[in-house]
Amino acid sequence: LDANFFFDYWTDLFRPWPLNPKEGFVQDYTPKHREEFDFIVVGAGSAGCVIANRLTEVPQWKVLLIEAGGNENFFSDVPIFASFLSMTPMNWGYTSEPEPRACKDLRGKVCFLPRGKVLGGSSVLNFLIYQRGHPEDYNDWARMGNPGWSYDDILQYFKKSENIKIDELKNSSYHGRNGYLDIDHAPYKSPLEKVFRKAGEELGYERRDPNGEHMMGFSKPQATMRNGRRCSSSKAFLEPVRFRRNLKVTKHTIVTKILIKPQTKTIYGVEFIKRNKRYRVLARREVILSAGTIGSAQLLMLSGVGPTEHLEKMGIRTLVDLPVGYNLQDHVTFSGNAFIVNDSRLCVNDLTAASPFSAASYMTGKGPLTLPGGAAGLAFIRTNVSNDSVASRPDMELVMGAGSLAGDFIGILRSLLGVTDKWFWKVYGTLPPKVRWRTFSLNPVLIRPRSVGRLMLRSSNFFDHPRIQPNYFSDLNDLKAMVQGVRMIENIIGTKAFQQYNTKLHDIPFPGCEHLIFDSDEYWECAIMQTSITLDHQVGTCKMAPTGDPTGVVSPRLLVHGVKGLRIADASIMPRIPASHTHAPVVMIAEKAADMIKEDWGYLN
Ligand SMILES: Cc1cc2nc3c(=O)[nH]c(=O)nc-3n(C[C@H](O)[C@H](O)[C@H](O)COP(=O)(O)OP(=O)(O)OC[C@H]3O[C@@H](n4cnc5c(N)ncnc54)[C@H](O)[C@@H]3O)c2cc1C
Repeated sequence: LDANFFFDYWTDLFRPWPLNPKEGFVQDYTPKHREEFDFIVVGAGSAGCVIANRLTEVPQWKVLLIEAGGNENFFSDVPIFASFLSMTPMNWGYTSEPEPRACKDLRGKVCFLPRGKVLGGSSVLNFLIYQRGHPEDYNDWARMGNPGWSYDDILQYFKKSENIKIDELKNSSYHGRNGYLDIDHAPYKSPLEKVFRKAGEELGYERRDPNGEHMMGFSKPQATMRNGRRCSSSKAFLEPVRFRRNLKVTKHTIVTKILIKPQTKTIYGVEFIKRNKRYRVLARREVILSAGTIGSAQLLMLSGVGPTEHLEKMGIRTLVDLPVGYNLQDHVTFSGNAFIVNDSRLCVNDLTAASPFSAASYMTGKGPLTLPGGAAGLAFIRTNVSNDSVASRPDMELVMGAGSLAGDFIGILRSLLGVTDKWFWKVYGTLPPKVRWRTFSLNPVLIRPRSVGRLMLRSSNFFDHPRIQPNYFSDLNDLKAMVQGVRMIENIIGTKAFQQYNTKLHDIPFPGCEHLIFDSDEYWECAIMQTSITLDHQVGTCKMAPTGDPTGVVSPRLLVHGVKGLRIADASIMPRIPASHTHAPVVMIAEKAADMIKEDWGYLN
């Protein structure tokens, strides 16, 4: 019996009855040693599930999808529990190296970098927010020498994957209606939503579809959601095709190496470990790496594809010298602040989430538990430190949470963010519990960062987590932009809409910044560096760039330069991080990758 059988059963039990035939348990398959497949896909995350689905549309192609984790479960379906999942074995549990300008006062003085280890990958841990970015993000990719990646080229793939459920957007030319991935608003209407929207209007911002014609403005988050439950990549793309005979899925299986013939630099399979046994499986056509920004870069380097100097230090023979691991980019946020209102009915903190009333309404697909990661509003704005020549592209996102860190009675949010109990009690301990209950958050997210990091191996052993240096705020303009984000939030809080609830910032200074004048720019710079937190959007370690560009790892057709039969399709290929959350762009990349594979093997013209 699969060790996860118990949770599989629960998942089906708590999904709406009668069960949607598109959803259900994906059978585990253990390949035979040296079994052959046409395609081997490594990683069943946001991208891998899409690739496996699209490739098995060709009946004569036999596809193996390999995933290190197991199944989703009842808890991972609940949108507001997103932060809880990072405390479970569904998270690989990576952390950064100590950062000079970030995460300075978090647990272990490092940044927590959760990544999904489960069917669906990080789309199971994520906060469900569906954002595509600005058209110029993709035009930039094309301008960097990557034909086929301009916005006009890729919009069709966003639409192909999407099944838009939001009534007012069903006729929009920017949205798709026939895809696998359900996009919806949370059915729960937080009372803060209206206040936020009105505040935006007071400041001259319109309510917008940020995935439509104009990105800048205020909106209710669009989410990867079906009937108030998470619609992960696995639920969307894998479960509906789980009975295809040409698709095999092996779970709890860790790929440790890609097999490459040293003379011809041609791949012939992968090596993996399942239940303590080592296997090799063989690929007749291609191996597709969809192991994510951390996993794909790590596997490439362990297999001899990476920067020679670094691989030599790790005792690994270089087969192809490529700049793997460079170009790491991420979105960083600052979520330590809490805003106090005079009416607890406006907010959703963790005791509300834990109440039986919330649970009962969730069972009907409604209620506060359906808020995507607790988010009730988004705003895309431009700060005055942006030097972007594209005037319509924002450099800052503001995410309004219906609750706040101050209301984290149980400690789940603290664990996700890496905030220490000592810090928590010092900053929020003075607030009586009934006040903490009526708090919410409004966090700035740096969506056009200039700082770039790097990922390196720690050793030649797969099980040693890589060294990850995000280098947040290494470019000081990033820190300045974040302070501008805080100022913008202060403007929002100062509007009539928020002041009718006497909204005010909790003003106990953060430990380590008490010596600075509260609310000065220097104070906020300090506070941001103490408790900066990633939005978990790491991208770019296997950068897409044309042949001849020394920074490139994969070609615009996503083939690894200098290796035959190896493609990468996941967040790692992004040459520049889009001004958006990253799941939707990854799904788009995977849809396009699948079409390119079909074209290259003569199944699509
Ligand atoms: C906590 C959190 C919150 C986020 N919130 C949002 C959000 O609200 N909106 C949004 O758009 N994005 C969000 N993101 C980011 C988004 O989910 C990711 O960018 C996206 O899922 C990355 O997709 P991927 O396919 O590149 O990698 P992943 O989805 O991480 O998939 C990689 C898969 O490969 C598997 N794998 C890795 N190595 C191996 C190996 N050696 N052997 C076998 N399997 C392996 C992993 O287990 C995993 O399943 C969030 C991410 C996290 C972690």
